[in-house]
Amino acid sequence: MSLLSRMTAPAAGHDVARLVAALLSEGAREARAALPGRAASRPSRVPTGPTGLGTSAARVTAAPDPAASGTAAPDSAASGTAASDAAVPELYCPPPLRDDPALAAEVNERLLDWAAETGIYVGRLERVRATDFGRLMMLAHPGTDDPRRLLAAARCALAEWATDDYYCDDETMGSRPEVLGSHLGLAYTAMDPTHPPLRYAQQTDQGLRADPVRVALRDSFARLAPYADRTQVTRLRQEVAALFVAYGQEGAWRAEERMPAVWEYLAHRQVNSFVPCLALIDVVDGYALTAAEYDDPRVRRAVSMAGTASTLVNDLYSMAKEQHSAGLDFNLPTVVAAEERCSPREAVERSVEIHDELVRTFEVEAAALTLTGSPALGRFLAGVWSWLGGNREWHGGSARYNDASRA
Ligand SMILES: CC(C)=CCC/C(C)=C(\C)COP(=O)(O)OP(=O)(O)O
Repeated sequence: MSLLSRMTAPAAGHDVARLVAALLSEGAREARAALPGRAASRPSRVPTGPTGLGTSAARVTAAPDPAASGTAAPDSAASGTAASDAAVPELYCPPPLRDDPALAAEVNERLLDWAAETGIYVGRLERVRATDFGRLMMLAHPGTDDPRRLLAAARCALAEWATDDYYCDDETMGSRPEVLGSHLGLAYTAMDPTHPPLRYAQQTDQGLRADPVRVALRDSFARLAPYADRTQVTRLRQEVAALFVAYGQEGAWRAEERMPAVWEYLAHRQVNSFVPCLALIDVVDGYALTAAEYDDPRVRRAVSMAGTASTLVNDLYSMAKEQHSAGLDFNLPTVVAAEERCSPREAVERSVEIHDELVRTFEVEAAALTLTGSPALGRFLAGVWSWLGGNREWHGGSARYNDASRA
């Protein structure tokens, strides 16, 4: 049975399906060509197929490719030895396109220096080091070998993570639902400066410097500027502002001690998601997707689905960590189990099905958009696909999710 005929996602017409299959086959060849030791910085098209042992039958078959023999991408499921890998069933997800530990370490160390400068995670920097955001950037952005560009994206991600940890869901770092709104309101002004009357300028500036999360957010945007044009910065700010709205939504559930419905949680997880990371794919790789293409509803749909899927990966891998949390924590399996009154294992399986449907739909729709859109759009969507693979690989190995004592 071919991959396309297995899909539970909204079906494409036969003509589109044939185009997609052809495109993905080409993508598979290009992805292999981009493996370490080959033309690594060449943009790849959307590759295809799930990872892991026993999944080859589910892959779209490409014509035999002599270049493929004897070289395999780091196979996420096969290589995953971490504890969380054992608990998370196999996901429909591409493999990471490269593994370059030296590059990851360089980005991680520079990120640690920057975190120390800003004051975020003071006293917890060893945990941040072990979390290894440098590795996430290296795995998820295989389109560049430039540590400065990876670092620019890493700073933004760490500042967004710090906002979550400090303000939203880590009581040991001071998060409290009753002050979440006031914290997020000021955090927004770190990305989009206010223009106070002169007599309040000094206080406003002091206020921004008084809190390490605000410092980190402001500095991460400032240091992104050399790599991003104005539309790309505006795009990121818009995505992070939406992220903050969803942080507030989660805080409200916590304050109410209410478990959301599954549909409501999924709507939330599309926004409280890694979309801000996806928004930087072209910046990191050194080209610009136009605002018109980024905002095209068809592109937005595909990217949003990928964003949700990548965040459901986080939900699946962070379940163990969240069990240790003092407050109410939300992840899809927990929400599914509450609504469907099923066992945790069944809830995990249903969550995996939801994840897989989103990835498959992204795969088909991104391939069709690649055919009809600009070269930059094709490159961007291939970048999203690579990001999915790197993200899963990182979650499977990061100490943040694989060592509860570090959480
Ligand atoms: C990098 C980025 C955009 C982060 C913001 C959103 C975020 C922290 C997640 C999507 C991860 O979700 P969660 O709050 O569950 O994170 P942890 O499991 O605590 O890492």
